[in-house]
Amino acid sequence: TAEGFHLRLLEHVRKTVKPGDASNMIATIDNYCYTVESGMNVGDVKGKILDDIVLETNPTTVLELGTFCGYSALRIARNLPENSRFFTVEFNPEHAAVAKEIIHTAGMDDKIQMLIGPSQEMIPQFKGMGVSHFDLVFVDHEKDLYKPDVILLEKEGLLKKGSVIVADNVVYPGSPDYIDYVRNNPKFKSTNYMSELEYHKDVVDAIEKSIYIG
Ligand SMILES: Oc1cc(-c2ccc(F)cc2)cc2cccnc12
Ligand SMILES: [Mg+2]
Repeated sequence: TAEGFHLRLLEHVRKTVKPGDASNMIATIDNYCYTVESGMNVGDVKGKILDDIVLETNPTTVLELGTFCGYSALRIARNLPENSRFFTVEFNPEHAAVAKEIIHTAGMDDKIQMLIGPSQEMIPQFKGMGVSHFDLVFVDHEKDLYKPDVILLEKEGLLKKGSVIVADNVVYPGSPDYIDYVRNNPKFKSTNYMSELEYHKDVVDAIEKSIYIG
């Protein structure tokens, strides 16, 4: 994905989007990515799988690792019940700034709390913020951090029996150590959802859902 994508996307959004409408923002981002240049958003095809898992889980406390431009944050927040708590973590301040504006323009400020910093430093802070555990975690950041961050979530006591971990890109770019860890761990029950890389019909990718059984 090309350098500066997030800035060009933001310029396009500022010119074309209908404020206060999360679904219009999602469609606007997808249209830009199909017609102008693709970004590393989860996209509409894998996004539908994510939507279905969120709706099936009906979570009240949610964590996303890897905000990027806020696309999946909007997809998730759109499907959360009232008075749920949703935190999204982004380590890149330029991406976070774009996500903040996109989330604000979509009218979803009150549903999404963004934290800027490395996931390994952010995760130990949630207990102190009154989070007892997460019902759903969407993992979509640096592939090498999938496994250590899920291990850290468990160590911090932030997973409870029934907590659902949804991981993007388990085929492309791939996170082999995570897949090996979660599939061979008796504490998780995993399901693979074969799909395609966002905005690339011809490239295989997949989402992995892992339920923590403790
Ligand atoms: O969904 C994703 C896709 C890619 C990606 C990498 C190389 C490509 F040629 C195309 C896409 C990177 C990601 C990085 C972080 C979270 N998600 C990503
Ligand atoms: Mg991804």
